[in-house]
Amino acid sequence: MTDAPALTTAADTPPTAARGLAGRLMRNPLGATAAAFLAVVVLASFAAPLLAPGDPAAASLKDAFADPSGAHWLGTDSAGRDILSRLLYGGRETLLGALVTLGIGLALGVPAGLWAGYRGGWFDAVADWCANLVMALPAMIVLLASRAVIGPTVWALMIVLGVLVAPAFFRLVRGIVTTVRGELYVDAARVSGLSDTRIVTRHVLIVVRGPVVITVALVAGIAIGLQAGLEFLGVGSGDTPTWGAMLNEAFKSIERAPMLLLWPGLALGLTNAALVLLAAAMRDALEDRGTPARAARTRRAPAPEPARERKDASPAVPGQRAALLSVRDLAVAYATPDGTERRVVHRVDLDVAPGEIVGLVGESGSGKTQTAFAVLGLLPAAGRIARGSILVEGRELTHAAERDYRALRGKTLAYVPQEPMSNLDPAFTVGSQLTEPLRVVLGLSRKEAATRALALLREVEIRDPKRVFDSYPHEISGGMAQRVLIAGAISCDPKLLIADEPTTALDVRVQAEILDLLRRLRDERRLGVLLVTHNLGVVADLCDRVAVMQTGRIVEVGDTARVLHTPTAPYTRKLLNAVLDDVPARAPWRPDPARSTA
Ligand SMILES: Nc1ncnc2c1ncn2[C@@H]1O[C@H](COP(=O)(O)OP(=O)(O)OP(=O)(O)O)[C@@H](O)[C@H]1O
Repeated sequence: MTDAPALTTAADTPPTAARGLAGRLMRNPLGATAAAFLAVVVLASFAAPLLAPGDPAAASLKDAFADPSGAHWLGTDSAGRDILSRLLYGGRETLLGALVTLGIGLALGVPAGLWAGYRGGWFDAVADWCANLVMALPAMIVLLASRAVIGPTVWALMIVLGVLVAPAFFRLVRGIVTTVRGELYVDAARVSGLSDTRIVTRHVLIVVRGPVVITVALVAGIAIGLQAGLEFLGVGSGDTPTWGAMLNEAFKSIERAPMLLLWPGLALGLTNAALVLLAAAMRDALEDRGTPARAARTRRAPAPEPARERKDASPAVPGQRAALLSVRDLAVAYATPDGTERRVVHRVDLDVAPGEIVGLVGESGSGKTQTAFAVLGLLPAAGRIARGSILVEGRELTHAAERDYRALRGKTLAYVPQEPMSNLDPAFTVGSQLTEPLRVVLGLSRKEAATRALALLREVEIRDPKRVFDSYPHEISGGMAQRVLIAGAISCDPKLLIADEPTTALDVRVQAEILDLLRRLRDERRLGVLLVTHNLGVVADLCDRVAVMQTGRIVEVGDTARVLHTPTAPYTRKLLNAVLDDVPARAPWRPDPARSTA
């Protein structure tokens, strides 16, 4: 590697989110004002012992109801206590109370929402049931009842309130994670060998943190308001000044000194308004960035039936199972709402030898992707391998646990998906996404991973690897994104690459370049490739052998030239006849070294 990257610091830096969000927030006048006001309130409240002119509890009856003066800037209350001092100390208690509520709500709601949304299953069902139950409880009644049981301590009530607001965080996070977990880039991260914990902390948490921050601001306002309401009703002990307790005291003297209501009322009203404005400004700032589109997918279930050996198996060496990938008698089934199962893949046999490119062709819905996902261990939750055997390098995968798959993904199995853009996380730079599996799966240091990622970008013929490394997905073209995904797929030196329509989204020239790249990688690395496609031109161009699928079954398999020139299955003939133009399949494309890449 000659040109070592001067960009190791960029390699794993999360996107602009933290810095950029603050910047965008500050450019919004309302957001900036609200943030500045809240900063002043927080600082002044927590510096109360330094700033307060007097003891907030020091009563002096002779000074009762004193007007504002040099000694008491905001006057005194009915007991002659300094209002400014009580406001400052009261702010501290009020904000700490809100902090306790938020801490409890976040600690209970966010991890539970992350886990329930990402893994589903019994935990999701139980957690959702608990959240519904808590949300059905009337908060004020629960708080008043808690006061009767626990006693007049506001802290305990703030903890109870924390439990009551936790479902808001739970439902928010769970809802987002349920959609994010089906993102293609999350699948891509799994296929690259990352653990669930790593995927959740890196790819999922970043999506939920914006909405969570907004909800924090709103819930803080609610907590402050509820706490003040409780204090106003006299639920607190009255020992410590809080804004709510000040309102309560002021209300008792409303006829004598109505202005006493003004100060705690202003503090509460302005703080709550600032929190709401800040939440709105944060939402606007986050929406500036755009968030990814959603889909939905997860994984599989019970044990399959054993494979039945069949005479018409078609391995790379006839009669034998191929050394790299050998599928026998594979069936994939989906649960239906009426409790039965629908089989979408039936008794599929498929082999890929090392260094061999096998095409899996068929019209849309014929079961190509389901076959590929079964091999990758990526079937959705409702789908399962109903029977059969999948051997990868001689290892049976039909019973494999997620942990076993994790050990194979990246190093043995790799996947190049159809839509390059949806498979890159828009929140991270290309470099960050390429280096992550290298660090996690291969244990490289940040610098080594960056060096290797740059070499990979060069290997997939990206002319300006440094720029692409530092770019976000939206800053590169579709062809480049596909090259980046291929670079990611081969980054941990896999033996088998499953490419699902890798060129469909690309224009013809870039398509040809990508096919040539796959061919070169096969030649140089002895990579076995299973190419899922509906394009017979691509098959003719690239594949050594081809398997033709129709309605979930393989109807014909053989050398590409033989299948394309003398097809035996009527369906293959129909497919060939359906090719619109009568021109012969394109000859392998030869790149022009002088021309720029996609
Ligand atoms: N999540 C799912 N639940 C139920 N059935 C599904 C699901 N996903 C796919 N199928 C069914 O499986 C069958 C095969 O789909 P598959 O995606 O493998 O087709 P394909 O050949 O890859 O098509 P395409 O080229 O359009 O992607 C289809 O009949 C489809 O309706």
